[in-house]
Amino acid sequence: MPLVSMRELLDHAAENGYGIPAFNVNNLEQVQAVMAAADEVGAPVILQASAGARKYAGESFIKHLIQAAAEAYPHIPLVMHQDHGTSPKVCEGAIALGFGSVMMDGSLLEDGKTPASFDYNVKVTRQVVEMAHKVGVTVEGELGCLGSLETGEAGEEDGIGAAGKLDHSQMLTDPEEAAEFVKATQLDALAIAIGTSHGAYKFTRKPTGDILAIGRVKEINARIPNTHLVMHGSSSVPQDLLALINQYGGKMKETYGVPIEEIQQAIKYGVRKINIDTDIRLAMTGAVRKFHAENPDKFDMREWMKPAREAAKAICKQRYLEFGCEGQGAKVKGLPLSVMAERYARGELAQLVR
Ligand SMILES: O=C(CO)COP(=O)(O)O
Ligand SMILES: O=C[C@H](O)COP(=O)(O)O
Ligand SMILES: [Zn+2]
Ligand SMILES: [Zn+2]
Repeated sequence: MPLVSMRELLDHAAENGYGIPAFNVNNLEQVQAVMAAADEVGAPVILQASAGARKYAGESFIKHLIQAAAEAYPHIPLVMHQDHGTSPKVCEGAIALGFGSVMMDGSLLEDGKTPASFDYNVKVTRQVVEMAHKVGVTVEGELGCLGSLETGEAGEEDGIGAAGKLDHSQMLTDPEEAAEFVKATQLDALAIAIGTSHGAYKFTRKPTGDILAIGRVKEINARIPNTHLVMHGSSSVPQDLLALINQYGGKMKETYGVPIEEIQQAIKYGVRKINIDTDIRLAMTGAVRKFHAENPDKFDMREWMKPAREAAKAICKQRYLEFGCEGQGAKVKGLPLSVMAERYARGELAQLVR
């Protein structure tokens, strides 16, 4: 199957009440891990590449790694999504490269750090929607800034995120604004801010409603019922992976991620795409540390990458099962983007705003 539309996948998830983890990938082993996991459980796949990934691997490598995944697993509906585009130009470049889905993150200015105004966000997102829908490409936007409701720190730990302190209103997406935003932009998917943040250090304790506002999802969904909601910063940061890393010489501080039960609740309230990068990083790091500690004489990269790939696969498989993806891949038609372009043009995919 050629690369498919993210809108089609998310529509299917909404109709059938499940959520799809979107995994960040940077290299061959991560792509292989996600695909092998999806294949074992029959899940549809969203592989996403950040600007950081495109820089790390090189654009042609990222593109061809993902295309190789489509070729190796022709029966799996696969989306190639650009994560956190910081300008319409970046999104245009990704579309030219063959991405079937792009995120225009207009919650921040082009530096990826400074919180932007609502009007700026509408302007750049609208611009990307116009360019993308013409060719059947899906658009994700973001309203509200990811950040810790505990500390007010926006946390640009991995290079994407506001710098410095934010107030609570900037870190919680307002349902009224979300409705206005969707009406003005007609985007397909909306990333919302509810207290999650990128990276491993999200919460200093297991989060409760005051620092992780899952209830917001329901309120937002009530206003924009067919816009797919996206949770960024949604790694669960498993305690056993932290313990494994530290057992083998790591020095990770105490930290908590987004509990799986909270994500499952959010899926009931309309979240369809759940972004996960950190959990794969933790799984691979733990496996590599353990391997090297136990095999100090080994130096063949294939030997230590193998357990890392296995560990990544295990966590991906677990998330597919937890979010309800099992067996759903085969039910997705996998429409060509040209057909999606016609559907957008006919107004079939217009967003409802209440
Ligand atoms: O949101 C993400 C990528 O856009 C990744 O989030 P994590 O850092 O929680 O894995
Ligand atoms: O957007 C956040 C992802 O975790 C990507 O991180 P990155 O910019 O380090 O590739
Ligand atoms: Zn953002
Ligand atoms: Zn993100």
